[in-house]
Amino acid sequence: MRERDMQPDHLVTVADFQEASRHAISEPAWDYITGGSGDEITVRANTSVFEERRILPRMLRETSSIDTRTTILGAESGKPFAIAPMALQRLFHPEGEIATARAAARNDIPFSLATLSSIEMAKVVEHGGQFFFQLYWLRDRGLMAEMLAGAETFGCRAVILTVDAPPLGHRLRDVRNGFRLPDDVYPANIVSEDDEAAESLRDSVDLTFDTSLNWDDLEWIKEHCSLPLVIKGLLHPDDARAAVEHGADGIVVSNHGGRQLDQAVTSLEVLPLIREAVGPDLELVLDSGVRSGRDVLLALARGADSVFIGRPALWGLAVAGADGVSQVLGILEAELLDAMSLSGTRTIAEAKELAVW
Ligand SMILES: Cc1cc2nc3c(=O)[nH]c(=O)nc-3n(C[C@H](O)[C@H](O)[C@H](O)COP(=O)(O)O)c2cc1C
Ligand SMILES: O=C(O)C(=O)c1ccccc1
Repeated sequence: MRERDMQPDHLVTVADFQEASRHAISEPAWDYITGGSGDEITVRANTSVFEERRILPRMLRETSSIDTRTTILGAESGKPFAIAPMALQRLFHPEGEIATARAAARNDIPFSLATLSSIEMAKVVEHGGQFFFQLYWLRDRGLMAEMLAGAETFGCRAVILTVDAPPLGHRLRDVRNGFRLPDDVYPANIVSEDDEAAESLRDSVDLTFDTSLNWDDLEWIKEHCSLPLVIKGLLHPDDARAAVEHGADGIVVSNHGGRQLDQAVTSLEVLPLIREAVGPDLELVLDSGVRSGRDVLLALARGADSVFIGRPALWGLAVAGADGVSQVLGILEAELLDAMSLSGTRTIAEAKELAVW
């Protein structure tokens, strides 16, 4: 890469940030963000499926003012996107989750705090705006109840239960790199500083997580927490129907960014089937593969109410902390506004009516 390209002013797409972040953090850390499971077939499909879609634009619609305001899982948002839950962000920048939360607030969008945050919930939420809490089903029910109570106390808008992990997918880049957590990065909501660091991510996940999760467990969460409950990681329309039957308030249609089952279908492909299964009213968030404002528009047009931004935020974080995340979010917003005005869509409601091929 030429020297000039590393200047923040020259980073004008998410792809630019992806490339620049390579030089900002260690190769194993970059591979951990960027890679996926198995042969990364789903990782590649997640982005190519967006590239293969085409927008059918409308004209003469007076697009001099565009309004992207909406609500996402009970949170007010200036744009139809929010930050996805992502673990252990101090791996990529010393300010970790605090930087991401700050950037989200600055850009008027919600962020998701992960169970495996590398900074305690209390310390992160004071820097951010509206937030969701992502829950992994843990062996330690007491700890889960504590975290849910904390989320309520801190004004969290929704609990997002991730159901497509554990067990963790086999991420071969991490295996080849012998990827280990450095001593000073650990899940701060779960372990304290002096706990023995677990050997590898997979080992620590196996020790902490409870893989017996099933539909009946949703009741336990509802008993321990009054917040809306959102299920993240569904792809099958029948699972989406079951989620509604078990009282879910929303679904994140996701293949975990191709980090879990390799060769799983993409979120964008199944989205219309899921919308059909749950009807027009249940809130659907899509993630996995959103890399531009046009992708956001495509997801809305195919049945999503909003999307989660995953890896792009972490590439921004790696490049320049909160400013980097903020720049990435700014790029997505500018691209979305551009795509909306050029396709004759003035509001999120109109974006959902747009035709795509
Ligand atoms: C480094 C990293 C860590 C993640 N950690 C979590 C997590 O702790 N909980 C969770 O539900 N999803 C986690 N995810 C998945 C994201 O929430 C999201 O589903 C995924 O990144 C979407 O794919 P994309 O980033 O390619 O768009 C993680 C993703 C990445 C890249
Ligand atoms: O890496 C991930 O995608 C993820 O969800 C996770 C799960 C356990 C530990 C760290 C990250």
